[in-house]
Amino acid sequence: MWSPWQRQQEALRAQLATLETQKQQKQTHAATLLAYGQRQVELSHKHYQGLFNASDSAAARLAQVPYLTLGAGWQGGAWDAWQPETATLESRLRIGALQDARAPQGPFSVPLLVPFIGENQTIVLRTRGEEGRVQGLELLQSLALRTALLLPHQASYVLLDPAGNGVAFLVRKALPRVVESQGDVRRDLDLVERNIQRVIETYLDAEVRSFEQVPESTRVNERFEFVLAADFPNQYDRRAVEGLIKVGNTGPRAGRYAIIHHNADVELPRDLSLEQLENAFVIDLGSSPRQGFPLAVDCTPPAALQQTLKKRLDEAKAPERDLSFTTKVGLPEQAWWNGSSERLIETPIGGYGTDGSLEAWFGVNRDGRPCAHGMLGAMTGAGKSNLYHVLICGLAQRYSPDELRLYLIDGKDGVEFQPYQALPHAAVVSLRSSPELSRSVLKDLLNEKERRNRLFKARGVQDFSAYRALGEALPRLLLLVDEYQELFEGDAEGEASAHLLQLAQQGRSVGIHMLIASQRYGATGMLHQSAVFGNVHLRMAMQMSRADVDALTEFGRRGKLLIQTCDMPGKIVLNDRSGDDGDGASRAGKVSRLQAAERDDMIRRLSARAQQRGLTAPRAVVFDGQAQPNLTDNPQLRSLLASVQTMTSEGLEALARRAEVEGGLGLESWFAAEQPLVTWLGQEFNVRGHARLVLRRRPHEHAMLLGRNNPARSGMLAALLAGLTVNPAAQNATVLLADLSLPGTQWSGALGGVVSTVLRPAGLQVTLTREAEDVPRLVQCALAVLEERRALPKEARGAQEPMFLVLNEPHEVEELRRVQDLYGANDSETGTMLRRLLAEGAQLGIHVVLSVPGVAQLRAVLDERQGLPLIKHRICLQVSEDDSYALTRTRRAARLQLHGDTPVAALYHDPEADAFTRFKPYSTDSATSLDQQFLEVNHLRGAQAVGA
Ligand SMILES: Nc1ncnc2c1ncn2[C@@H]1O[C@H](COP(=O)(O)OP(=O)(O)OP(=O)(O)O)[C@@H](O)[C@H]1O
Repeated sequence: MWSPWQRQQEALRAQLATLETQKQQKQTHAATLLAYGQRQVELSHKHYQGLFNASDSAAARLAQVPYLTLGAGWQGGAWDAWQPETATLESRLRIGALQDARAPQGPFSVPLLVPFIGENQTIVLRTRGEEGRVQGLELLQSLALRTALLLPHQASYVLLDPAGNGVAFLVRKALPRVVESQGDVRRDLDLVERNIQRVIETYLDAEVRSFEQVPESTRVNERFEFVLAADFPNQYDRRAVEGLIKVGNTGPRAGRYAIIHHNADVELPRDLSLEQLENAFVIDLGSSPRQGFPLAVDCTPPAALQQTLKKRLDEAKAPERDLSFTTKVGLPEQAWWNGSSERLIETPIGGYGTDGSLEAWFGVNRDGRPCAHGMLGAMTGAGKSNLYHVLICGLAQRYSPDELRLYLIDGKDGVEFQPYQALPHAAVVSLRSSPELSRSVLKDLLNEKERRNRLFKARGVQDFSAYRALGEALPRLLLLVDEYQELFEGDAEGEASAHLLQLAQQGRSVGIHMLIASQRYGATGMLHQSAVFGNVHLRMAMQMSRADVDALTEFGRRGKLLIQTCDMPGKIVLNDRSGDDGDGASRAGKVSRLQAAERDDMIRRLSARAQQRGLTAPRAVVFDGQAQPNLTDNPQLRSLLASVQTMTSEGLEALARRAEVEGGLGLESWFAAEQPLVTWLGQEFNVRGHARLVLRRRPHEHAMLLGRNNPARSGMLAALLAGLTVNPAAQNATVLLADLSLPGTQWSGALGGVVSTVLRPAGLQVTLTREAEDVPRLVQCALAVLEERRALPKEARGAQEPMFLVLNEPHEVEELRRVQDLYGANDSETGTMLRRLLAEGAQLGIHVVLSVPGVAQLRAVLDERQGLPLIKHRICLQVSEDDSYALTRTRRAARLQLHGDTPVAALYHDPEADAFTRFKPYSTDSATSLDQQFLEVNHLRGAQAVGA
């Protein structure tokens, strides 16, 4: 019976409570307003007092920070001393000053301020008449510059002026970052709307309700954006007006503010009104004086001041969010190498939003989604190199070299990957790579793919993960190609495209992944582009040119809009779903920053770790397209040096006949019984190949080095001798060496160096002379050995140690020179002996090596028709056409430097395969001095000797 009364009572109570809450809210609000008003009074009071009472200097002080940005006009020199560091985020913006002409000490003024950051208001400057319009446009520009000064490195601009085609914004040049117009107001506003949506989605939530509340350390990666509309609504079509109202209503929360110059003389399209702006602060510039004070509206600052301020803005250091490698990507050392690459390799590379992590990965993820390959588009200066470093170091910390190996290929001008020569994960590091060389790496990986498929087949499995699941060891391979478009240069046969396609389609299943990078996605001359990109699941884009973004088909519309927001180094859009345009598929964020010193230190620590753990992964193949190679970078030589103390002739035979990809020498015709000796001359123009020389106990197995490039010829000869020491059969060899190169030259020490640092310490018997008159004795000595060996029974001959007679510049030896008589030239006495050695020595293990500048010098000691054919191995540097023909029966050796002087190239004719090999010879001009290299060769042997 009582219940209806009770219910009514309860309802009334609830109503009372609501009213009470409202009352309290209103009181709080009123208190805030009162406090605000009091503060304003206080400020104005101080300001007035200063102006009335103070001397000039006190007035000047008043005009300083923090009053400066808030209140100072452009005139009067107040801005001359302005520095960006003093700028603070302010909630008021000056539009002019209220002036009082009645003041006793002459006219004074009080700045008129309008709401700004944090007030979430759109500013509308309303004008009438032509004079008013001009005034409004001046003020609009003044506001543009003011916002830039209040927010150094944090402001960007969208300038709308459809009626004047941009002429309203003469201040444009002084603004730090103006978003390029798309030529259509509606489209420009579309982009702003996308950004509003992105910022809201990325940064705002129940706690952080407005962009300026985002912590500054996060916000520095973004910018405030000011949409300045001139002469609105003149020539703004209906959709543009709607767009602007929408931006005005939704933008401020996302740090996107509209400042509209409203020309009230022009009518808005029907049904549209600025009343639809929900939070506009409208100021009528032509209205009557406020509280009796007329308003003097600010004009655009003078050009000179604009320039000065812009310069200071540009020079100011940008604040940086702490997205350091250590915090975002790096792992503590005890957590290194815990990752297994069985299913995938992955690493964070940076962050997005407030605390999201951007991940790059290859393989198959936990959802069973594949990511075979990656692509990066980035213009110069966008932060591409830094991204490589973060990615490489991030992966190298997570996976041991047994889990992951890297192939790093720089473009023609690139040396970005240089520091990774020492990284234990590096399989190939190629700097300044020619297109030909880069293509050879693709080929190399295809061979590796075949090899892996054979391994899988042998174990009855289909792919990498299944093979690894059997407990087998096999690393994933990641190929990074910078400037990948160069692959297609001069590739008439389409080899690069074909290789790339095969790797793209079949690489993942064998654990081979690629990350290719360029300024833009597509490449001229590339075939099967869509088939290749169909397998590129990880798509990344940093700052790119407008035209390149427009041309992108690898991202959808939303992705492309995000890419347009990449406006400073390190900003990136990452999509690991083949460019899918769905919600959240493309993420805009920033790559962590890895400083060079930190990176180099990390490489050192990773390398030390590999050594400590005794990891035996072969050393990286290093190739520098422009430099001469280092002997010590030759992995074949290194691995043989490492085992020379324990190696037998039979062991070497097995190793020599094994395929190169299996760590052998790939010399199928190696028979220990022939006592072959291997050595090296340089590096081929591909990452694997090393120009080798094999001397066997067969007729005419002698060598001749020929060419005017003395550093290369001497370096090659010295390296050839050093390389011989890896042969077990050469451990007790005799070397008779006459070095008649000009003393004091930069290359003249090469042979002396190899003798003292490598040959003698390795136990070889060396006789070295620099005197021409000693040469006949050396030749006699060799001939005496020849006679001795000839006298031995055939079976005993094989056991004789090898002997090398090495003559550098033999034409300098008078006794060797051929003698002219009435009937022509004849061999000298010593020359005759030399010819016998050439004819009969090699079968008995006596090999002659001659080194001369040209064929003329050779002819001085040897008869071209009878002597020359006795030398089988001919190695030429660039020579004349005649010399080339005389030595190779082709013009090849005259065309070695057709593309320039560097790198120095050489040609070797392999008599076994009847093939020509073009290669880069070792030289005294290499990056690491030869002396240094010889010390390392010695050390490599010595280190092993101790361990053995
Ligand atoms: N993630 C990042 N965070 C902050 N600053 C960065 C970032 N990445 C790059 N930078 C800055 O940009 C500069 C250029 O970066 P980087 O050398 O990586 O660019 P790049 O695209 O490789 O340029 P280039 O093609 O000219 O070599 C760097 O010196 C650095 O100051």
